[in-house]
Amino acid sequence: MIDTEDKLFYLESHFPLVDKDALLEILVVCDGSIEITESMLSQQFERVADPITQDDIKSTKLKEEVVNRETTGLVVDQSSNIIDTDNCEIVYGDERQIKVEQSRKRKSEIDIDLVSSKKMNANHQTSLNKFTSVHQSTENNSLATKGVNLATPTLSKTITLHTKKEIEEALPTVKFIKNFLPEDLANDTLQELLNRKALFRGKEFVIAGKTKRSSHNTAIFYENNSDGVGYDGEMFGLQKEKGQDYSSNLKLCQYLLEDKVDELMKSYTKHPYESDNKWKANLCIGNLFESNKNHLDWHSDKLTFIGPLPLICSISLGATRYFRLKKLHYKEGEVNLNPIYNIPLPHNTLLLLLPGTQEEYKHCVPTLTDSLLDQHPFAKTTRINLTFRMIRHELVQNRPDCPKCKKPTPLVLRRMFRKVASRGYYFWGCPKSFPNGKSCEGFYYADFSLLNRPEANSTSDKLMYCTKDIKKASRWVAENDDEVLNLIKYSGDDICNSEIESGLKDDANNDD
Ligand SMILES: O=C(O)CCC(=O)C(=O)O
Ligand SMILES: [Fe+2]
Repeated sequence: MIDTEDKLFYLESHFPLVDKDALLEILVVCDGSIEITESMLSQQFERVADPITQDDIKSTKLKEEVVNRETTGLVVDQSSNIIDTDNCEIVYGDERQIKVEQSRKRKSEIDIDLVSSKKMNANHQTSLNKFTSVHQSTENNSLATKGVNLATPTLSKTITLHTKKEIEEALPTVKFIKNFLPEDLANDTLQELLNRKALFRGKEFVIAGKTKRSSHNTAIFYENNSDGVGYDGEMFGLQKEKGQDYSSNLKLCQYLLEDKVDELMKSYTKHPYESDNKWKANLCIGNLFESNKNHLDWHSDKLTFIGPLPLICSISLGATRYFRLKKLHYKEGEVNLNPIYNIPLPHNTLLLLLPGTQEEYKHCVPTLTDSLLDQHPFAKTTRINLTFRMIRHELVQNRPDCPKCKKPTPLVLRRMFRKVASRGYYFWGCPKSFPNGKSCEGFYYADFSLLNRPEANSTSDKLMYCTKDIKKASRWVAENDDEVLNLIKYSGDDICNSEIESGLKDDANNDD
């Protein structure tokens, strides 16, 4: 399966001057077809033959632009809009943004990130910042005929949060704890994992006939690898990767985290979709960033194995890197109120991503400039991140197959967020995509009314958490999501099914 992140990775490397959000929106307009997106973009932008390397940059016009940005951090387009250079190209990516931030040194630590808020196809929100800088009349070109409007950019912000107070005030579903592990355990775990670097593998995917590799490497660890779940690296694109049992250091991390979560849960009321059981750190995904050039793209963590409203504990070891969070949706025209939050994560920091974080936010680890990277005494530029999660066995055992595919194809649990009318509904979508880039349309709405029933652990009823009836579908709406709450308040049950179905289609075609 090629997911959206992979498609974007490919498109970004061939169209480095086009903003990633814009690429995503065009991909949506093109129904997820990489071929159509590529041919459309090629009509307007120079296509870089292969993923950009420093040598490629030397030989293209891009060099000029990069040098320009290196010195000023900003580019001014013909219409005098400031064009932020964030995400401009895959090699330098977010590093430029950080440079911009550094050079501005604003008291408020707020810097400007240009994002265009656009209308496409009547309903799509799009952000097309680089388009304005790379010229083009919007008349009579194929993007325009697709409904893509390239004018009038608006501003959004990047806000760097340093202290616990700043972080937890801005992000109510995030907890930040410095020096979480005893110092020796943090250092020993880091050293152990550095010694076992070979366990960390790149995610590989084939796109347009070429094998690509993710920028950072991943390893999977389990509390008990032989628990019969048959859980593998499928969700991470690490085919046939069975993972390792926890080492004694990882077990100690697990116990400390479980105690911490236990303590936290005393003052917390669980939602019925969360597990009744005590939180268990029975799965750990390790991420290795050897240098400041390794990054992890925007994503929300997949829910298939960890269920709705998961709690994830993320421990950072080694070099300090930025972790970014951004809301998945914003009110039309209010992109400027949807900032990107930048959180520096020094060695031995614990970030707790509470229930709702995966549903409402996406996150990433951007590339960095050398000057901003706080090296670790012995890991130097290397950062290892450990994200501890709880596998929900009842979901794994009763995971549905696609009702459309002939060959049994396990579905993937996701939540709709793009359209207000459908936001919050969970659904099981088919991960299969066809050579033309279109996704299989097989799906069920998720019905969690039987979640947490003890019998679910010992059965394998593939329809246990499925329904085709929207009235039975499970939905979770954030308590501060006024758009959805108002719609429910004023239209009640009158929201027509066709709107929800259209929302589903929109979300199902985009698995970022
Ligand atoms: O490295 C990090 O801090 C984030 C890792 C992450 O997002 C993931 O494993 O899904
Ligand atoms: Fe993640």
